Amino acid sequence: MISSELTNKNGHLMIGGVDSVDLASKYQTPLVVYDVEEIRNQVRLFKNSFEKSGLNYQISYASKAFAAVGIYQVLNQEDVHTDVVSGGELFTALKAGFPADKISFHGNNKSQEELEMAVDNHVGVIILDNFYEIGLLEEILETKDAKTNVMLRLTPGISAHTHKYDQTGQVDSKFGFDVGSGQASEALQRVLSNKRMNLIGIHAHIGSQIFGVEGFVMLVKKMFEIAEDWKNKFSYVPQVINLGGGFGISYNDQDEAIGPDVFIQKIVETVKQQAKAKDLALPEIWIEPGRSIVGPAGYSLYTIGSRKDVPDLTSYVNVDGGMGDNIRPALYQAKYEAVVANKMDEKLTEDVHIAGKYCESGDILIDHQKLPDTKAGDILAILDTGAYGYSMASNYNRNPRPAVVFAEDGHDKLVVERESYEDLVKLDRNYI
Ligand SMILES: Cc1ncc(COP(=O)(O)O)c(C=O)c1O
Ligand SMILES: N[C@@H](CCCC[NH3+])C(=O)O
Repeated sequence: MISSELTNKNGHLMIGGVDSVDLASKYQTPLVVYDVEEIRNQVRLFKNSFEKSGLNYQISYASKAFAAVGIYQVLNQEDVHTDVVSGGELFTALKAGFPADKISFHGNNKSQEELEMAVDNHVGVIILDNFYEIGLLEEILETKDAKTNVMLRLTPGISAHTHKYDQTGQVDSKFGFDVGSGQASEALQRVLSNKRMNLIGIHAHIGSQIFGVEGFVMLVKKMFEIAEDWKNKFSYVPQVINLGGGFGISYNDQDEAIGPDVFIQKIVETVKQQAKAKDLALPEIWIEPGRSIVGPAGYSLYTIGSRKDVPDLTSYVNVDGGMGDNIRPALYQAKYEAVVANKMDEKLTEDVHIAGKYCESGDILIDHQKLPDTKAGDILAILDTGAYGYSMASNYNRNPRPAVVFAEDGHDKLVVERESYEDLVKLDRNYI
């Protein structure tokens, strides 16, 4: 939701102290704008909650939510870690000057090249996902006469209450070593027997856009159950327990998100109880928030163009972007809210569909949105699009991807250029 202090005297939406209508005119639309202070504030909220607890912790930003040189630089300034899930994300983070030893490398099918890149660049930790990967890494380390930190990603058998595509912790998942069947302890023994791998801890991620603390409480209990079992059977005690990300945010007034502090308080409380009950030393707790760091800080600005009124039924207000820059409504039935950035003070007079420009009936960005009277040329701002919007963008219909701008303290800076038509054909080669 938009608070009134985000509207200036001209009735325009302000982002990071900058008039969004000016941004739309300066950089054109569609445009993704981040309020950088809001990103910093979210990181600090997570940090402060941990600081109060006295636990050792680490926040590792899940950069799949939004990966670009600029965001890695901001997060490095905020002194957190980051996780990457591909050679491309790793390359971008390194290019941004992000310290390699603060990078965790995830993925259920990392290639040989990606693992070599991780080893050559001395990333902080490789999070092992399956036996094939253990084999690949064993060979790479042997060939390169190298060593690396690793963690084991476990599938704890916990289903988060969220969209099916956003669940990752259930037994039937493509990620991680299954705990119940003994796969996880087999992986543990294999890694412990390899002198080139330093197993710093265990990891699990139960899903994304989670609203309740119960899943995390169950996860902490499960991780301590595993730790106790492994201490007894294999004399192994994890120094780090990584609980993944998934902290939900509010996209609309039906979403009841709880703040980072509530999640962290409950996690910390359960960790302390469990460590005491199981007589285990307090581990370092790592989390991997993605959406909650960048989601609320992002705005998608579009220019309103054509309109279709279906007599006695409904109206479509069409914008100059759509599923190519935000696939989430089409893919997950995600529900966003929008405002007209140049008419913030005007009365809402109608309820319309906000449609994109892509050649798909499913390219509807918002199913029902109350708007003031609009005309072509007005600037529509969809709120909270900072996570998994630009990062999942495509060139469908050969539409160039939008530019990305950071706004902070009344200043704006272009951090990702708009793709040009030339960019679109840059990789094409003649056949004839
Ligand atoms: C391993 C892992 N960590 C962290 C995240 C980030 O999740 P979110 O953006 O919901 O915080 C994901 C994505 O779901 C993930 O797969
Ligand atoms: N892309 C998903 C979340 C990422 C899941 C990553 N494991 C979304 O937009 O909700």
